Amino acid sequence: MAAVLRKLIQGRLPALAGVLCRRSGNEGHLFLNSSGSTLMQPRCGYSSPTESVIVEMDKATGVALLKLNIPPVNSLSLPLLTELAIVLDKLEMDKHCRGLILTSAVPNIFSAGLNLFDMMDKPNEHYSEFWRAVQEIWIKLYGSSLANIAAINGSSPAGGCLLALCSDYRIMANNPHFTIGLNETRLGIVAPFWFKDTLLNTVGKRTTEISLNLGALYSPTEALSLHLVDRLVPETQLLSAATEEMGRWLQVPDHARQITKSMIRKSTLEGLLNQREADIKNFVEFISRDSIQKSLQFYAQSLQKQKQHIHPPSSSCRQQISSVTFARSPWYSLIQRS
Ligand SMILES: CCCC/C=C\CC(=O)SCCNC(=O)CCNC(=O)[C@H](O)C(C)(C)COP(=O)(O)OP(=O)(O)OC[C@H]1O[C@@H](n2cnc3c(N)ncnc32)[C@H](O)[C@@H]1OP(=O)(O)O
Repeated sequence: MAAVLRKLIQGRLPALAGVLCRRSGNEGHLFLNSSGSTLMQPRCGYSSPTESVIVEMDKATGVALLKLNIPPVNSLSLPLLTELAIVLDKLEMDKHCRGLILTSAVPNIFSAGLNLFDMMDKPNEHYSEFWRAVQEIWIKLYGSSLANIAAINGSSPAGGCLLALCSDYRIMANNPHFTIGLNETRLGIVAPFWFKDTLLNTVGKRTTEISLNLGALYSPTEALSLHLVDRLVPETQLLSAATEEMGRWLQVPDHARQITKSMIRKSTLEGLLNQREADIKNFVEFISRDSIQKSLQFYAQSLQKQKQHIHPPSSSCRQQISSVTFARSPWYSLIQRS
């Protein structure tokens, strides 16, 4: 455990590192950040300038309710990811904050996942910046020291599902019209190894194999049966259920819960932390391919024009994404390795 703590403090797991420093007796206002330098602790007040991330802090309980607020579908664009990262950092550094409930302010949608337009028809520099921001959110959420509960009040495909998977506990509104899952293959793209690992850690190998290969999206009832979510409640009771559940998590002393969480998630986090640049390079190489761009364009157009729910690309589009494309992809070999 001493080695784990040392690594944390050396900045291998930035979010948890900051908290372990401040929670283990630092009563003042100085903490170590991930690079070991000191930071002033900010006081309350987290509203993002554009209100795309709404934060309601309950000072009495130390629980922050964070609502994604980018209609129509809370797609995870570069600006939203950037704002979210700032908010998460502030909450992480607030010594009064112990828990985070993540939900959506947009009716019927938790998050539609990564913004398709950030992955289409852009220069490689943009893809690179975008992917770094996606990585950053995963590192901050999956490595968060806060007790983190997802109150999933709508559909949650792909990157939206990943956000929920980063939580410690997932409660979903029991509406049969909502779906959740990592559906990347249906778009002709491949979920990176750390998406796969996050799913694997939650639902186990066999369910991961089936879900990821098929790009399956599940109803709330199916998701519960696979342990993709932990509990279903009627929509009207979602926030009260999340708040009540948070009470259970906050009964545990913070340091004990944080060290335990770190033990369980550390190796998965390190999987990405140890190769962030290579992962970005692989993403850029993959997403900028003509065949992948065509597939994404087709998918985005079908969403826009027909206003349909998830469906696979047409057979003509599928032909462009041959198995050879994937076999030669560094993403493929990354998945093979991990
Ligand atoms: C190697 C790469 C690895 C990448 C890893 C992760 C990838 C991802 O996360 S990719 C994103 C995958 N997301 C999806 O497949 C979800 C797509 N969206 C939907 O299925 C539906 O929109 C949804 C069920 C979320 C909501 O349905 P509706 O309420 O019926 O809304 P609409 O479908 O009418 O959509 C409204 C509006 O939003 C646009 N939209 C939807 N999703 C996205 C998105 N992910 N990014 C950008 N824009 C999105 C949709 O086109 C509509 O636009 P307009 O027609 O202009 O109104």
